[in-house]
Amino acid sequence: MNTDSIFTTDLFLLDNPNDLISIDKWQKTVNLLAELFEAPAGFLVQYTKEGFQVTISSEQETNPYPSGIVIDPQANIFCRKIVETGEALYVNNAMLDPCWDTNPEVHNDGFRSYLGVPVFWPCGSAFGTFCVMDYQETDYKKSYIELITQLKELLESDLALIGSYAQMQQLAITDPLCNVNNRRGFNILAEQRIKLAKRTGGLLCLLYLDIDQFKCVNDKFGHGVGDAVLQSVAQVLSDTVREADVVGRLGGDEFVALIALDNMSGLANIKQRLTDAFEKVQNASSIPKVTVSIGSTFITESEDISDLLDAADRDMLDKKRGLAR
Ligand SMILES: Nc1nc2c(ncn2[C@@H]2O[C@H](COP(=O)(O)OP(=O)(O)OP(=O)(O)O)[C@@H](O)[C@H]2O)c(=O)[nH]1
Repeated sequence: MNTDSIFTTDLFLLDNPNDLISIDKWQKTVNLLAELFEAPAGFLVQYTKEGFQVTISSEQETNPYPSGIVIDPQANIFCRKIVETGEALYVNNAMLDPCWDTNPEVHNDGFRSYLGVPVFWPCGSAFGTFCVMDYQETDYKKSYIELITQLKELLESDLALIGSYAQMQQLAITDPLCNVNNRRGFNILAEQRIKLAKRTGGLLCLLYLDIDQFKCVNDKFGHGVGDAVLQSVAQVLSDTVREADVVGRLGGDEFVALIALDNMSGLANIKQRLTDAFEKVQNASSIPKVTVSIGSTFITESEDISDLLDAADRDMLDKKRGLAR
């Protein structure tokens, strides 16, 4: 599973704190780094499109950059080089290399030496850097690079924890066969969407879909083919509604979608689009042809999600009986 899609790596952690991260522990690690290197400044820096944010800054009077400051993403700072290359960087005397002529850390703040290593999110994308800076030229031994690498692995293990937790949360709300929300996930997301629509006055409609005579598909072609039919229904439903709409599989051959509509007459249109899309996909593939009964209900102020599901289910059953007649 791609953790990139599960948790956000493009927002600053300081602005979006995560309960799994102990900033206190990270602070101690950065302080320890500066102490072990006898350096006047040590940092954990996060990179996003917005720039480089000092997430943690060693607590020393000699350190000019406090936690929270954001440096322009285009600035020619040492950390930028690490994010661009994905590799450790050791500059023992920046005055000797013209590539740092425009580095504000060197020319505005007087730093001469930098040692930093890349820090990665569990998905492999760059979180940022873990680094020390010194106002004097340095001559760090190889073992120092091993030391900073060991310390940054402590930070990465916390980032991995965020990844595993997000992955577990995702698994708990996802239907493994059809890769859409399961009942729990659908209810959580639908409730959020309904609350939002009540505040903004948007029109929402709940669709309830049930495959007709699905048992016969299993009986005639086997469960593997039945599974493929379920997957294709989930795919068509997800592809037909908007990305912001919520799709779920309640279980068996029952699917739901909470969709935003511009007006009530849009409902007939979306049902027709769904019916056409199911037919088109089935004509183009080798899976058995099935029809789908679609019930619906508009969202009203008073009802909760289980009442709404009941109402849409009843409407679907009415449609199915009409179909049987
Ligand atoms: N292949 C497959 N079948 C499933 C799965 N979950 C439930 N089913 C089957 O889906 C069928 C649903 O049958 P019913 O609820 O009787 O519905 P139906 O045959 O579609 O009949 P109507 O709803 O009246 O049209 C049952 O045979 C279940 O065994 C699954 O994950 N995979």
